[in-house]
Amino acid sequence: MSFFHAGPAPRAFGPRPGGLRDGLDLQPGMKVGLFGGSFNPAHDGHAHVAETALRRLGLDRVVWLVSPQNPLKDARDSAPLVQRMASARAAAASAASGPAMIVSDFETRVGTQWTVDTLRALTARHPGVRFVWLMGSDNLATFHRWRGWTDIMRMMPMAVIARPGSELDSRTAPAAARFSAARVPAAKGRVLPYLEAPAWTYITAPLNPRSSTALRARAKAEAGAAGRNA
Ligand SMILES: Nc1ncnc2c1ncn2[C@@H]1O[C@H](COP(=O)(O)OP(=O)(O)OP(=O)(O)O)[C@@H](O)[C@H]1O
Ligand SMILES: O=C(O)c1ccc[n+]([C@@H]2O[C@H](COP(=O)([O-])O)[C@@H](O)[C@H]2O)c1
Repeated sequence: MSFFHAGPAPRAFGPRPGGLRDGLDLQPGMKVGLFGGSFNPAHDGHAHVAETALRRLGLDRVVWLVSPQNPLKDARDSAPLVQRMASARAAAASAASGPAMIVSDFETRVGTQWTVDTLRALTARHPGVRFVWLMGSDNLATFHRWRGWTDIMRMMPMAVIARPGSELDSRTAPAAARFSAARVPAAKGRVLPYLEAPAWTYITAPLNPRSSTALRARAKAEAGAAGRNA
């Protein structure tokens, strides 16, 4: 089984008979955050993003979409999917709302790599689910380079969670400028899942400084030191 509920199913929605074979038990009317990432490895910054979005947007679930490979990143730096799935499961389980977190290899199952294709597949398979795309503010800076990014903006609402070092992007990023009229205040986050796209918000606080790059660098340095001391 390659999907994971970090705990017992949350209340409000029961099991649906004859669910689709994508490992996601989502039901019409649910408000669901889609949190794509490399998770190479996952860390408490990811749990912070998922938890913040869940609470501030009033979501029922957050699906952690473990990417087969970010098309804009070097594949040589990526740990195998199975390792990144395990890491995402541990981080999702550590979130205060662990039972509402789902870790999924949906993109590997359906064979999508570009987010626009993934979101098309998800919305087609789950009619009536109110999806919101979630990402950190560093990704807002480069969002205009993503394939079909304006289609993504028009497909579902989006919430951007501030990340240290890229907070200013909420004002200067080309995507933010292009869709400035569709921005809603973070204080109205709970209505975001009900809004017709394009609609997006920027959630500024609190901040979490963790990054996978820093964790990989630390692991490499520790392995080097262990090797020298052996
Ligand atoms: N500390 C954080 N605060 C806010 N958003 C974050 C944080 N860490 C990761 N994110 C967001 O989580 C998503 C997945 O990130 P990813 O798995 O690439 O982790 P990362 O730490 O950014 O990795 P890397 O350092 O390898 O680029 C992205 O949308 C990213 O912006
Ligand atoms: O589709 C694209 O053009 C695209 C370009 C860069 C990143 N993404 C997606 O953005 C999400 C975050 O990626 P990452 O590597 O920053 O964790 C993940 O789901 C990627 O597949 C998507």
